Amino acid sequence: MEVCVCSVLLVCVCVYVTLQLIRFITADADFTLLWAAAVGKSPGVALRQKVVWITGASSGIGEELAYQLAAVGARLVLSARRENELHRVRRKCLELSSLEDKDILVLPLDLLDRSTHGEKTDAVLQHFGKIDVLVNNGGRSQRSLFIDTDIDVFGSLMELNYLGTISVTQHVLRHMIHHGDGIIATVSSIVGLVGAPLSTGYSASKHALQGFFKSLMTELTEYPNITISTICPGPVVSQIVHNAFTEQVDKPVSMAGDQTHKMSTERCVRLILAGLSNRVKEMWIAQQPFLLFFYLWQYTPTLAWYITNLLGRKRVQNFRAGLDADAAYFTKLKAKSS
Ligand SMILES: NC(=O)c1ccc[n+]([C@@H]2O[C@H](COP(=O)([O-])OP(=O)(O)OC[C@H]3O[C@@H](n4cnc5c(N)ncnc54)[C@H](O)[C@@H]3O)[C@@H](O)[C@H]2O)c1
Repeated sequence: MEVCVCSVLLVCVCVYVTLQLIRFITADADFTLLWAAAVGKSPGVALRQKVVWITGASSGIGEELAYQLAAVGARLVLSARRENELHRVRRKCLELSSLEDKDILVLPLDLLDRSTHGEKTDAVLQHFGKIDVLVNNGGRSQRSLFIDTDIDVFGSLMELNYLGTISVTQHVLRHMIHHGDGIIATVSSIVGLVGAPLSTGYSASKHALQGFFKSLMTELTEYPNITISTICPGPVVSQIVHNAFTEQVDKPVSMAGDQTHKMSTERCVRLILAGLSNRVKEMWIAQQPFLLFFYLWQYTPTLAWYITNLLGRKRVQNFRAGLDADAAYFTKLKAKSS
């Protein structure tokens, strides 16, 4: 009888451990965010009628954010440089939702033109009277080896990803402090937390954002209803590689490569909405094995270094050979692409 009970208990423990293992292996976000997505407030309740300002809303993650936020009834400010693209996004938002014309403001904005950020913020306030959520999403990546890259590229990455972002943040935060409420969410990256080859300048700009927003959070403890949130995605389908900086400021990427192995934009944004709805302060969003990297870096940095070096070497070699460096992490390459 005793042996029988022990066997049943052992089987239960094994099943439990296996289920948890499967859950971890298939997870695509940190546990706090998955918990918020499973049992937290739904975006339809938390974000409905909120005024959400999205920078970089003309493509990729920002564009999908606009569609999903419109679908849950949030009022939107769509910003990026290309006005015609923003109007295209706006039209689709109106098709997908019951929002009216006045609920979506197209506001062209160049993150590099910091002298305009004050008047742009005033324009939003004039139209909606408030800003509930700012999503700092606009930015560009990098595909080049440090040794071959003009120092100007590093300046451009910091100007855009870091200074452009904190400039808009400062104007919006003044308004939120006045009202004592709001969310400022910034799309950082997995490389805001760890390093990756071909992205030294990009990673530095995202690390700068991480340091900045973590410190800013500590300055705002008197305002418990203002949430500062950083979003750290792994690879996600978008135009990011196509738009990346290379060795020179104006040199385009020669080959954007295959995007199909990346997380879908739709899933990434669904998780972001769950995080915003529940005011999650840091969101890790990535398919495996990238998510596992987050945890390894957090708990076993020596092991993380070992794996990063192995993969990094392969990535650099593939890049030098003119191959698709992103897909080359885990897929077998057939031939050199043009
Ligand atoms: N796609 C990924 O794999 C990935 C992973 C981690 C983090 N991110 C981050 O997500 C954010 C969105 O990127 P994405 O992947 O959707 O790429 P994307 O290239 O499709 O979109 C970038 C957006 O930023 C805008 N932008 C670029 N320069 C600008 C400027 N000077 N002023 C205003 N807007 C500007 C673009 O017009 C576009 O709307 C970026 O901050 C990026 O660093 C992306």
